[in-house]
Amino acid sequence: MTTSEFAIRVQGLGKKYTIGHQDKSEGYLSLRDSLTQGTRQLAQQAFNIISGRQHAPRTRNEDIWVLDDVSFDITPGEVVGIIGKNGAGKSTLLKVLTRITDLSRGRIEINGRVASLLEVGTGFHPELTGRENIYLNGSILGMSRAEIKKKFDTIVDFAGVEKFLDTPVKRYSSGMYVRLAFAVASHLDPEILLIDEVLAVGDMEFQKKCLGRMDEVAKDGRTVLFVSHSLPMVSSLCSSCILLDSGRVVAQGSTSDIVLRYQTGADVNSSKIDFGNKTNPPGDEYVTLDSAWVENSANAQTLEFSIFEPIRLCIRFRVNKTLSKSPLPNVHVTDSAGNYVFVASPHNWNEQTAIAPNEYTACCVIPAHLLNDGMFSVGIAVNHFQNGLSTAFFIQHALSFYVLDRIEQNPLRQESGWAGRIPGVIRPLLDWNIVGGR
Ligand SMILES: Nc1ncnc2c1ncn2[C@@H]1O[C@H](COP(=O)(O)OP(=O)(O)OP(=O)(O)O)[C@@H](O)[C@H]1O
Repeated sequence: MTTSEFAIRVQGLGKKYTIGHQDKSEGYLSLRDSLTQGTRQLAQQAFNIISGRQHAPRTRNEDIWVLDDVSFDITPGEVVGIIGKNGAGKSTLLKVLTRITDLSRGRIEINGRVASLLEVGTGFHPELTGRENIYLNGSILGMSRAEIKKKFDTIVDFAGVEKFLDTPVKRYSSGMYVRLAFAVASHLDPEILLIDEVLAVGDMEFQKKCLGRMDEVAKDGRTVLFVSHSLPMVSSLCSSCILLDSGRVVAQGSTSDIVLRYQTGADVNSSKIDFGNKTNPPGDEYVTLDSAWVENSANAQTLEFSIFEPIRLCIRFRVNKTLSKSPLPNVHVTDSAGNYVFVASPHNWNEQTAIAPNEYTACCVIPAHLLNDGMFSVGIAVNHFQNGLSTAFFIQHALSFYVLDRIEQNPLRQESGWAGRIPGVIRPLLDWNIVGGR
């Protein structure tokens, strides 16, 4: 990639903390920390940090690599989620990208003006009023006074702090503070927006508003990096994800693949999920999942289907102990907006047949000309009846596929000259009977 082809390039990034030596960044408290803890706890934490007690149980002068050989490229306009367990290094990565914390090794290149929402005390000056802080932030981002003025009312409106505009922000409640911080970071035309979990704080309405605003920022072609533990938020907002574990990038790719891998530990690409070599596959003592996939009528795994093609969904599962009745595989198909399109299980299923331990593969076919074009996701499950009705496993959004309406393959659409999308979740071929003169 040439310089202008990426917004952020990180190469071999390492961040080392030497426990026992105060890092200069330790004086900062994250906005999330400050919001999720009471004032007393916060004061205690600040005291611990200042007095060096925060990591007291660790050996003095022990080196800990909290980010290790992290490399990735982010293209302009990408909205990327950073996910991973507690302590994986997500917040540290954002701090290093914003230079709040120094890196110990590697290279970072950033093309574009960055606004971030990470830290109390960065960007906002506590003694200045809300109004003054909006102008200060705008000028830090390189905007003229006139440009900031144009955005001013929208920011104040979004944050809902009209009455407190001339109050120093140190007097703001944490809710007001975060509302103003988010409004400023997301409205002052940053080219790159870095956001750490703050949206998890605050009421549902504010979260929804923030998500909406982040979506607008993304649609505007800005680059967004979003650290979060909320997988639904990441799924609804981010097109791709980076999964961190113990300071290393363990996977990077489409959000659905990475979120699923994080949740299940499986090797995933969207058209196949495979637990064949895993020690703890989903399931119970009777039935466990081996793999599941989407294939075409030539038995080739694929993500893309023409509207004219049937789609085969397959689940391979292992029966570990004899079952007195046959287990019941089922698929749950949802569209890209999350609407259930259908749930299907075998209608010719005979529950009375005993099933011996073995591997079984259940496939069903979605006929051609049923689904409209679009992206669909498939949940997979197997139920059995050993102790009443039990679900051995159910993995929502395990697989996905696209149905494409290729106009060049559709003579009717070519003739009609209509190239736009035909609305609807399904597009069945119905039998028509047209009679005249009735
Ligand atoms: N100033 C510091 N000194 C020493 N260790 C630190 C410091 N800041 C963070 N760490 C350690 O670095 C590791 C990564 O922390 P970080 O906050 O980046 O993780 P995270 O993925 O954001 O976690 P969480 O989801 O819990 O916020 C943790 O083990 C943490 O204890």
